[in-house]
Amino acid sequence: MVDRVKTGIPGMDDILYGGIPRRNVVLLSGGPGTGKSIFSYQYLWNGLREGEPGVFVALEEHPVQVRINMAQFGWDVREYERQGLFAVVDAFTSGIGEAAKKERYVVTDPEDVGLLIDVLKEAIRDVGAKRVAVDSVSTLYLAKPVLARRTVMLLKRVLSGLGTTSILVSQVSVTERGFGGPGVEHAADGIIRLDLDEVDGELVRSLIIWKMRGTKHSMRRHPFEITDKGIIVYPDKVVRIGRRVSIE
Ligand SMILES: Nc1ncnc2c1ncn2[C@@H]1O[C@H](COP(=O)(O)OP(=O)(O)OP(=O)(O)O)[C@@H](O)[C@H]1O
Repeated sequence: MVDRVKTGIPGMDDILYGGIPRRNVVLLSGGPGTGKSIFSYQYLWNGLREGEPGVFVALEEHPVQVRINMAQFGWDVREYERQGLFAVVDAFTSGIGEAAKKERYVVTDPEDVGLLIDVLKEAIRDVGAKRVAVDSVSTLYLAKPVLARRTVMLLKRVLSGLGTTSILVSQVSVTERGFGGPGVEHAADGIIRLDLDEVDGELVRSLIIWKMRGTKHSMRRHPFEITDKGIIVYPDKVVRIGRRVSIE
């Protein structure tokens, strides 16, 4: 029996044949606006509801904004933070500004991956995290692509070593077919790709599990929606993207 972590995202665990194998480090890749942040929030929130503490590493947005974004879906993490079951690692502000002074886990130099890992380790230990999301890991090596694999391997060792099951958000450009570069793609235990395609003047959302070590998974491209309650995946439907899109 594979020990799995349920994402709790409707439909997602069906196509994962039960959930993400525990300790896997999953690359969640996709272009702009495809739903990567929302997927990460929902994954962490569902963990909290299941008694699994979590850590969110904010590299792209102010921690205050992260809490607001989550609350918009009804996922208010503040009470869990007060109880020491959830933490936001601030790798965004460098400690600058009044709001940043209230943050507990601040990476004073987000360019310094070693420092980020030290703060992340502390947060994971403090809350007893079982789930971690890093949004986004691309930010860590955008200026230094040669360090991409090394950075992801470092993170993987820490995240998996401390027993967490993690999501690393990977940003790719609209036209890019890959998931974030060869070094990163091979290092990750799993790859889930979110897509947004314009077909006949309409944007269609779909996702595909490209790989997931330790389990069988759906090999199909499934449609999904983003609603006021978060993401819903349709395991029984398939999207074919060619000259025409069809959802069957
Ligand atoms: N309440 C909502 N209902 C429906 N769709 C929503 C809602 N809130 C946000 N969205 C959609 O989600 C998108 C943003 O998702 P998200 O922030 O997760 O994207 P992302 O993949 O992280 O993007 P980026 O890499 O640009 O940060 C918006 O562009 C919008 O289309």
